[in-house]
Amino acid sequence: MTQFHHEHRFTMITEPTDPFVLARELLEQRQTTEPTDATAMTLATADASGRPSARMVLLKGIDDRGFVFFTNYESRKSMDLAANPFAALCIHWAKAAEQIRVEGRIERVSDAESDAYFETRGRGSQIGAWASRQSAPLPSREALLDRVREIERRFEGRPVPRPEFWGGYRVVPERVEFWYGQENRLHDRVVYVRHGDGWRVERLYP
Ligand SMILES: Cc1cc2nc3c(=O)[nH]c(=O)nc-3n(C[C@H](O)[C@H](O)[C@H](O)COP(=O)(O)O)c2cc1C
Repeated sequence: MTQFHHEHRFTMITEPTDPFVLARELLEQRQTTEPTDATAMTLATADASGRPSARMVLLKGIDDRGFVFFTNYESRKSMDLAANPFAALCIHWAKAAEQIRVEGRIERVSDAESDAYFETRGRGSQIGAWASRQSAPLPSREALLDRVREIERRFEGRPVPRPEFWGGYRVVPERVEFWYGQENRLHDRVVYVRHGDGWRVERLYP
């Protein structure tokens, strides 16, 4: 059943001054209350001609600059981002009836940051990252499994290094919207828009 947790926000005089603080706080709560993976989010990109495409990725961090996910730097999404370095994210927490929308410029995270995250992945996922030419045509399932076996042999008995073609992106937002479901579709929408060095906070009609 949908739960409306955020009645109190109507009466709050001030929201947190920073959308990252609020997003981290909500994510932490939702990781314990949502029955499904609370870090799953939609990533929308557009190609050079402006045509959009969207897919799910996992949110791996919210720092004071933006929202981080990891992927293959030669994938379709990465080709889009090379041609058009803007992206949108959409997170939906169904049980809590909440949505976060993030829009902004994209940048690659540092090699050190990608290395650090890659090291935390299971060996199978590390090998999978090497094996997948993400978004390229795959002639057969067997071809993929052959590559996995070949890569297992290549790194046998030693740690799997991060492939150069795999790493993180950070969406550095211009705009972050928090949507809280409310009775009778009178939802609460709180938007942070970048304003100089800080943020302007406003509400929108639902
Ligand atoms: C719940 C979920 C989480 C996913 N997380 C990631 C992810 O973190 N990184 C990634 O590259 N692909 C992830 N995928 C796969 C992507 O949705 C997509 O198939 C893949 O990245 C290729 O997209 P592209 O061809 O548009 O580049 C995930 C899929 C699902 C359903």
